Amino acid sequence: MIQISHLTKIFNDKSGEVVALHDVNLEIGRGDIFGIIGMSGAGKSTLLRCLSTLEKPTSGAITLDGVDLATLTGKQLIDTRRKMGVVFQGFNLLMQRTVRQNVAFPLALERADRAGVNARVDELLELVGLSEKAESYPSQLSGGQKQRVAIARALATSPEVLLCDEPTSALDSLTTKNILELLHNINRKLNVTIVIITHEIAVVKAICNKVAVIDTAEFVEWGDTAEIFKNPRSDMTRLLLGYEVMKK
Ligand SMILES: Nc1ncnc2c1ncn2[C@@H]1O[C@H](COP(=O)(O)OP(=O)(O)OP(=O)(O)O)[C@@H](O)[C@H]1O
Repeated sequence: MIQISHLTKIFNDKSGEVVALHDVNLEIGRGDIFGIIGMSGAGKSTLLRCLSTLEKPTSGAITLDGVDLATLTGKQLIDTRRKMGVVFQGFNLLMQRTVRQNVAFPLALERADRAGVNARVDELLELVGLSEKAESYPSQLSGGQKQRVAIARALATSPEVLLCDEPTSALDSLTTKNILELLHNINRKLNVTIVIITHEIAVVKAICNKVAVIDTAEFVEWGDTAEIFKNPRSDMTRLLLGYEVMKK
């Protein structure tokens, strides 16, 4: 469903060119829970920003169901963005709005009728297990509850893909486990394809059926999680798995 072909992203800053992604190729299938793992600065967030159309590739292409994202403008771009929900590490909630208002936010343009929006929000809050917090403000919630609100909001427009940027790295291990279970349930119940950016091998092991390992702007290994972790070929995968890696 998502095809990344020869994707390169170069930033120009004061110190010169930074190659954040170099000739990246990847296929993400419908229904996958796809983990993208790598060290800090490897290019993970840049890839997610390119996938969510927040960043334009320098060269190469990303297609969603055969449509090149770079060719989209106006209504087509808005419609495609609605097919992709994004969940961030820092939750990105509107602090002055209630949980209900946060989840309703993406629906404001779509549905004029208040009753319809409220019914949809109730459904989403039930899905993430937060029905009783609808009238609370984000400051009254725990980190895990805030992330549940962010997930409900990302699902409001019934996206086909959920892009998650380090969704659990601000959370303790038990809360991480609960959030990963929730993402797994959403994948199964709603058949939403999930892409998770992470630096934590435990996250990939817990829920990803596919994984790609990124090392300084390039993918070094990708495929079925179980196979790759059983027989890692790249030094970066071995390092992430906690193996001793010989210096060359
Ligand atoms: N807007 C920008 N301008 C210049 N360089 C950038 C910009 N955004 C990212 N970079 C650089 O691109 C490289 C990849 O950054 P990116 O944020 O994608 O890495 P990451 O793997 O997500 O790291 P982390 O896990 O620490 O968030 C880094 O060298 C970073 O400094």
